[in-house]
Amino acid sequence: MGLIPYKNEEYLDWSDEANVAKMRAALKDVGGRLGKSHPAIIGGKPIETDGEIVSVNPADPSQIVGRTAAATEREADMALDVATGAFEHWSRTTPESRARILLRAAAIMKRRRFELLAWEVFEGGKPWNEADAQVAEGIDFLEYYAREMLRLKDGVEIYAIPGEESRYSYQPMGVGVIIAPWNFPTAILTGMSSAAIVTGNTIVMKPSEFTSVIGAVVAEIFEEAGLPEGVLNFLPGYGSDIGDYLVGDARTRFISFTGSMKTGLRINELAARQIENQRWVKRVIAEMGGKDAMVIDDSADLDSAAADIVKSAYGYSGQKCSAASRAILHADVYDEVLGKVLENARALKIGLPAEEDGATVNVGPVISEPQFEKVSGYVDAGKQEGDRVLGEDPGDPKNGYFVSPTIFAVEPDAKVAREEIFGPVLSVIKARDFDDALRLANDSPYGLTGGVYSKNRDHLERARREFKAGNVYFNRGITGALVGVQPFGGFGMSGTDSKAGGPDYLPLHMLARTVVERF
Ligand SMILES: NC(=O)c1ccc[n+]([C@@H]2O[C@H](COP(=O)([O-])OP(=O)(O)OC[C@H]3O[C@@H](n4cnc5c(N)ncnc54)[C@H](O)[C@@H]3O)[C@@H](O)[C@H]2O)c1
Ligand SMILES: N[C@@H](CCC=O)C(=O)O
Repeated sequence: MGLIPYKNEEYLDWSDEANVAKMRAALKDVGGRLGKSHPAIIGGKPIETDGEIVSVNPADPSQIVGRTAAATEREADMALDVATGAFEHWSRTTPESRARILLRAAAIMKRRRFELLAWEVFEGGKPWNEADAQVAEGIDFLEYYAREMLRLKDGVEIYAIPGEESRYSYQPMGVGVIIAPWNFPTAILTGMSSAAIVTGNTIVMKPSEFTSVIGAVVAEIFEEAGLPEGVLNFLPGYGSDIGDYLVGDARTRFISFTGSMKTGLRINELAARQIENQRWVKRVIAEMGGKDAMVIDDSADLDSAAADIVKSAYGYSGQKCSAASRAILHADVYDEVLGKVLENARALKIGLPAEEDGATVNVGPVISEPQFEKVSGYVDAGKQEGDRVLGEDPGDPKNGYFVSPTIFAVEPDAKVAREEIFGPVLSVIKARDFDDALRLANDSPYGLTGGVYSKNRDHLERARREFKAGNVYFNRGITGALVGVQPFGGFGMSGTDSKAGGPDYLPLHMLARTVVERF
């Protein structure tokens, strides 16, 4: 297949008035379509359920973004059945034809880009630049995995012994259950689903209950791209209602999960249990949480370090698994860096992303009332544990789930410095020296992202070897991994290190087969 080389989708330039005008038009258009109902789609057919999920705008919870079906075990059973049937033909389609569907889906996403951004703003509460980066990432996943499948379609080279031919190739696995989080509702859902589909599997796609409307839009795009009925079965529902059923069922061949450590570990445990009629060891791909640290040593460019700490800590209100939630500062530069961090953080504009001037908003709401309560609880805990140097008590959630950027100066063993908060809360910790800083950074069960700001070559080389994280960044921010450029996934309790957007990702969705013939 002749294709141009892979290249990341460029981000939109919000200083360009034409883009701002298109975004305002998209917000108006999507704003006029809020409140609609979206059924589950199983085998290409709309399926209504008894219950429903009501999705609201986190910046204005009185505004209903949409309603979706809330699947029960009955619909989960239907979806697994249909996916099992569809696997028979889909697994026999050519890799080229499957790749073409991803390329078409990417083209549709490009054409519908501003509309997708508007859904992200309404349902996810995302500032425009965050929404844009995320939709661009969704497009990248489609373009990248299409090419990756073409790279792997004939297998990979291995050695042979004289007189024999050895072949090592990949084949589809079966029915995959895709379970996604709400924080990257277009990118991660698209990425996990497209990887499973392009490798010849059929899927039951369960979006987060907080972003099910975006899930419906993603499902619609795959349908529009020509994916045959039954290959992708869209099953919105609560994890507590259908999660265990989908994971535990004997028809499920693999589970691709992104979300919290708690849910990921439960899935891993349940998937490992053998039940009647089960004919395989289920494979679990699980990407989970983080408590990511940025270390700043005494040789660093302190202005850049402070700016990148703030960007990494407060982008999408800190609701990224990659977010900087710990800044570990060398004692000699502690006061100066903290001062600069405060200056940058105070300049952030908190606001309503769906407004006309949304392009200028840096920090929007957190996603939901439960998340608001959780983050507020950590703010209370932080006040007991340390010194709150920035931030106010959260207001009334009825007015939107807003939590202002918050900084605690704390000891490393404080709860706020150890547990994943997933909100705009940064813990600042003083380290004696670089050794101490690296030790503190590694002192976490998680190991997702991490960063070091330094001009000291020895420090950078040491961190290159010893920083215990799947994605380590030097002298830059620690969020926003680019597909194909910064494959993403964590160590430790951050997951199975699947490295989404990297060369090892697609094989996780296939069975590798060795065939040898003696002549
Ligand atoms: N490592 C990564 O790449 C990555 C990326 C994004 C988010 N995350 C993590 O995700 C978390 C935030 O997302 P969240 O709040 O949606 O996580 P979550 O674990 O609460 O939910 C994730 C998904 O799991 C489903 N679920 C809930 N209970 C289930 C069960 N028993 N069985 C099966 N599925 C179940 C939910 O409905 C949802 O679709 C954070 O911890 C964040 O760090 C990690
Ligand atoms: N891959 C994203 C994070 C995804 C999780 O929230 C990043 O690199 O910032």
